[in-house]
Amino acid sequence: MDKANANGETVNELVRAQAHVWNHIFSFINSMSLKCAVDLGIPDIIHNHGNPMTVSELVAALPTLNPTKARNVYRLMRILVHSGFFAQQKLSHGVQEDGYVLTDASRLLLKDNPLSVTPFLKVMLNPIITKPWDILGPWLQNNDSTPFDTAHGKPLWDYACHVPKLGHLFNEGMASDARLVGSVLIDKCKGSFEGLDSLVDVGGGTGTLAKAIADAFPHLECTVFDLPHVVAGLQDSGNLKYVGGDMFEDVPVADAVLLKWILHDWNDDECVKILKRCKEAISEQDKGVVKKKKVMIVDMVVMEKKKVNDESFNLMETQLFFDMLMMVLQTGSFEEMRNVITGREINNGGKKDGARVKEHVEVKFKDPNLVEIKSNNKKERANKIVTELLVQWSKLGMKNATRGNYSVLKSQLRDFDPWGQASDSKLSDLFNHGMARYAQLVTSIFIDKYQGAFEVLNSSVDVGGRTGALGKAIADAFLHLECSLAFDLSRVVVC
Ligand SMILES: C[S@@+](CC[C@H](N)C(=O)[O-])C[C@H]1O[C@@H](n2cnc3c(N)ncnc32)[C@H](O)[C@@H]1O
Repeated sequence: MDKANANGETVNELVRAQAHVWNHIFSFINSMSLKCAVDLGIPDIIHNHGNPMTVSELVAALPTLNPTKARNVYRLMRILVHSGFFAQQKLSHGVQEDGYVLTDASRLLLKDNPLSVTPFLKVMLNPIITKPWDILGPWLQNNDSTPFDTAHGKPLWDYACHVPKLGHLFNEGMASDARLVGSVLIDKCKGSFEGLDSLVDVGGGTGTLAKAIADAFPHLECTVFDLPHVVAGLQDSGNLKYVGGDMFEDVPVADAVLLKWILHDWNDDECVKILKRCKEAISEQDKGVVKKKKVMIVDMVVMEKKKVNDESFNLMETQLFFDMLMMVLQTGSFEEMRNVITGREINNGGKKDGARVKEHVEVKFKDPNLVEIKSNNKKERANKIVTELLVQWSKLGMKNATRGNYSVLKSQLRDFDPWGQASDSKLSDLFNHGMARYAQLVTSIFIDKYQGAFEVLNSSVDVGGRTGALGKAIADAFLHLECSLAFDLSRVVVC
């Protein structure tokens, strides 16, 4: 049995705890390795190969690869096999070597897959979007409305308007999700479109979802409504048209308003204002004809905390990731969004969300209908928590809604090269400190397990021992040993 240390932890527990911490420290390696594979087109290369593809075949198929880097392709593929993006299969002709094949997850990254999530990956892992994650802590202590504001000096949608590259990436990313949701929505919620003559997709981006609905229901007049720069130049066709505007000011009149991935972006007051405009849009009288009007909300919600099995744990993680994403990019949250709909009150760090919404909104739902769409089809499940909240509106009165003010502050971020340690003394200190903490942990295990190995030695040197934490612990434990505490680069040992 393992001996416990002073805190009562056994070596196994310590190592497991350390691996847990490390795996979280290095989670970004999963994202960045995946991005690299997508940037190099690896999923498509393997797909086009048709058979399990050996690493040398893969290397040969990467035309821009520097030959001196070829052996690193295996390392990249090894982690992506581990994370479930590729699998290895025996080659059919009886050769020992395995070949790479796609998995369900990497099939969703193929360029020509109509449900490809590659555009979403490209925008979410773009440095413009990842930069604000680095300043969560400072943002929690300042007055900025979002970390995105702090990093880039303006809210996301304003920034996307001024930086067309981001706007384009964002629209593509949203469109890829809209394709996936559209296929589910049209299939599972056909009945929701019955009895309608017109529909407006508010914040509908470049119209992917509305187009799918317009094609599936040719009798329906569909309008894509988004900011003017988003719909600029997009051509109306058949029963689909584009209108530019501001949903805080006015929403085009229709029998139904669709809000997909909109409300979670905005805080309570902002949601109230959007919903008020939606209410006005569906309240227009139809010359005496009584029609069922509705607002359809497609969004993700954070469910109650449950860890029943691995799948529910993964779902929960996806929900929490998206919730954090909203915190970083936007002013809203999935909980607030849910509260706007249900009027539920929760105490969110001292702020009663539901109560604040109720103050402004009187919402009565004739038939509030929360439909969770689950499917055994893995492709559909990739969008694990598509939830449709289909709401029949009977009465909605709102007052006093004000749009939140954005404080626009300059980015205080300083870019630095993480490997430029020699010239950056702050980073160098951090690095040495991290290594020393690691050395303390290893030391306790090392000295305990390998005592015998040191007893027969007279001297030792810890090569690359940085600031000497491990060497010092060894010297303390084995007094007979002449220890050179650490042999390292002079700029390191000088500390
Ligand atoms: C998260 S995206 C969702 C896009 C689309 N509904 C989908 O799910 O694929 C939010 C959309 O809201 C649009 N938007 C932001 N502010 C808006 C405003 N004031 N009026 C109209 N649309 C707006 C953005 O341009 C963007 O297309």
